[in-house]
Amino acid sequence: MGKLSSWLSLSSSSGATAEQKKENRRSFSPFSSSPLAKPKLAETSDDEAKPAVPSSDVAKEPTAAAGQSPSRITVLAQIIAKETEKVETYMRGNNLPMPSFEVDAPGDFPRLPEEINRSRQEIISASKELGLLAQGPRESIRWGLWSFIDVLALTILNHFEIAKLFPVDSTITLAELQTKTSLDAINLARLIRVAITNGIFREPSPNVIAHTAGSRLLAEDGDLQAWVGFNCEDVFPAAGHVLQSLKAHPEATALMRSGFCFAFDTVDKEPMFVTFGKDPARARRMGRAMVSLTGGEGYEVSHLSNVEGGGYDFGELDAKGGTFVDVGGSHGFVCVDLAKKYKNVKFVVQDLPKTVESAPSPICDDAEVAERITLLPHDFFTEQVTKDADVYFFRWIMHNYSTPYAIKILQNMIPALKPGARILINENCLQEPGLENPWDESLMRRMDVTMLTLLNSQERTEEEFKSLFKAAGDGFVFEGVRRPKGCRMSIVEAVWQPELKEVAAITEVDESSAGSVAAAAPA
Ligand SMILES: C[S@@+](CC[C@H](N)C(=O)[O-])C[C@H]1O[C@@H](n2cnc3c(N)ncnc32)[C@H](O)[C@@H]1O
Repeated sequence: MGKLSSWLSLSSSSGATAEQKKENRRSFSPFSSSPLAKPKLAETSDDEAKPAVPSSDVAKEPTAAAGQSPSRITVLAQIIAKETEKVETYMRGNNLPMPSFEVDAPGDFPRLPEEINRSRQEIISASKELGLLAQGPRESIRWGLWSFIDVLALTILNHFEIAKLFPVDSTITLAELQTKTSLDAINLARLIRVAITNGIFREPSPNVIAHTAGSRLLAEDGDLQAWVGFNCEDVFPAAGHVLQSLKAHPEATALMRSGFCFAFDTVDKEPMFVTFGKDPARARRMGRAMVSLTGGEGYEVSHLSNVEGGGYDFGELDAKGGTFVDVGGSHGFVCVDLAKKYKNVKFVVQDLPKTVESAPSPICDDAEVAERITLLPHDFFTEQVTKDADVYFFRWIMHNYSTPYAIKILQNMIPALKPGARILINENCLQEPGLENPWDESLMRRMDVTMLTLLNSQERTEEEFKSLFKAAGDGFVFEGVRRPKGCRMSIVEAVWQPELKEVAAITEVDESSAGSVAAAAPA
């Protein structure tokens, strides 16, 4: 990371004026987008039956109060009952274990057919809405925000590895558990009892603790433990400093002025990735946290090339024995996955020197696959070193950077690009509010704010991706966005066609906003 080019150390106050910077943010903001889609959570009064979930027709059922339409809470309860029955029928019919808190319950739902998975989504969304309505607005605000206390309990329990201190199939008294940790008796008990309210551990009799499926995972799943550690010990303190960072630097574009930098005393000194680079244990934890995320529902690598499911077709690349470069590709797990499927493609995985050094060698057990994958140290804030490749792939990279940085990354590609070279960006692509199912919407919106917290960066809409390419150079022709079925991540595609200066596909971009972005981007 020492090679990070000098402009990375530019503070947000260098170059552009404060007004330009604000404009730069705004030009990529939802404020410039089309009218909002209707949100799915009810905005109407209680007795207007407005379905949260499109496919349900239960609202038509009569209610106890004859002649009146059912209230929203009744509609939601009916949705939950109806969709739960569908899920249960499917699970029982296929001899699948029913969801449970029992210690031996599966950690994940099995893969479900699309229709049954939709039912499951409806249960999740309707239960949340019903819970909020049943609490009422004042109570739900008053106590809903105390979810940070849940995070605090998990932070301490996970850090001290309490779940690992007794076998998953046994119980332990609080007194004995306390002898195995440096936490004192009162703090151990009070934190465990908060976790119990969230299904993590249980207390089958007074002062006796047993595992649940959730606490078992905290004992056995190292990647999940890393996910919890990264979020609780890195993201959570950073979140607590976003207010401070936004008060000092409202434009929120500088990598070194994020909540993370305020939390860890690195303002104007170094960005988060450099901080992690100096602390191998913390970097490893983040790496494993990303493995946990990637293995999670809707983020699986297999979606990328699942052509039948709407993924990308690399058949042509394979047919011509082309080259695929995974920029910021970590230890190359995406390339390993693709190389198993596409036998003629050559792969280059680029990352910072320390990441490349720590990659497994060979990269995988299959010698034929490993032979076609080259790991290369490269800093994407410098000019691209692998020239004339066919595909340059960025997975979870652009969302780490605010607009001026993201433009610079794309511009660094230009000297290496041959006509027809493709840029693929694989990450979230935000839709208009209310178009995702509420669970995915909530995950993506929270991921967006997490990016603000850590790196003053953001998730983007299709228009915002399009504008990025437009601002990076006229030769980028935006090809669109695809989203494989069942996947939360999208595939954003542009092709390098330097001879086409005036391209219809990019003329819709708001010229004034693109111009202001270009002006604010580092030279
Ligand atoms: C969020 S991770 C994404 C990793 C991988 N693409 C994936 O999908 O899991 C960001 C990656 O970018 C790498 N990175 C950060 N700054 C970089 C830079 N300036 N040049 C190259 N790689 C960088 C990190 O080391 C890390 O592997």
